[in-house]
Amino acid sequence: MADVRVKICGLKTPGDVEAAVAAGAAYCGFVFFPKSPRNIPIATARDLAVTAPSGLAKVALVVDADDALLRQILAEVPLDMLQLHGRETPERVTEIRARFGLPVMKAVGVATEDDLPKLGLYAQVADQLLIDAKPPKDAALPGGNGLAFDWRLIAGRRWPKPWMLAGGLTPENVDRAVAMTGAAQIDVSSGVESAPGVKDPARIAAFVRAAQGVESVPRL
Ligand SMILES: O=C(O)c1ccccc1N[C@@H]1O[C@H](COP(=O)(O)O)[C@@H](O)[C@H]1O
Repeated sequence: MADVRVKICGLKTPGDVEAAVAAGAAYCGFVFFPKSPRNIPIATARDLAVTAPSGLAKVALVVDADDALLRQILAEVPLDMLQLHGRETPERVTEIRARFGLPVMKAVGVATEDDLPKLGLYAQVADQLLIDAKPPKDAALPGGNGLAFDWRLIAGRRWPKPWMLAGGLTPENVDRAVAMTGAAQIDVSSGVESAPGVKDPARIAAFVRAAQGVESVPRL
């Protein structure tokens, strides 16, 4: 069985946290982006984070957040990592790492081969990479769109930092995604929902089972 660490993103209720823990997720994500159906108030994230087990890493997802918002989130929510899912430059990633003292995972959108150099660039400044599908030009959200990219683009490639695969993953396709890319970490949001922003415990369980059920993973 493959040792794949799973992040369930966009948790909003104690039941969502329970489902992620019961399924064996390694990370959970709280979304702080008002346009998202998964957005939650900082106080809700705090309540979820303080009651979740310490073994579940808590990640705050922000989009081009300024220092004031980051400071507010960090003052209230016990966190293990920041996920930057906007147009943050490498300089801004460096600044946030230095200023806030938490590991930073930078999301990079991939649609074609031309997007791959950005992964190398951000690998120099972030603690982790999140390799996601590039959102469509007219998308309201920079992620969480249930859109996959062509996994062959990253098959066999490696970066000097840990990385997570995301974008359009579901219980039905995650085994192929892991087998094809060799991902050791996987992130999902809309693929384990019954409606936008509504997590489905059965799909969360099926997702983690499928991600970890892959027999052999090509890790170079
Ligand atoms: O989940 C959201 O609502 C969201 C909002 C803004 C930026 C990113 C968001 N989610 C992240 O997007 C990817 C892919 O999600 P999906 O599985 O395709 O729905 C994932 O990393 C989420 O953390």
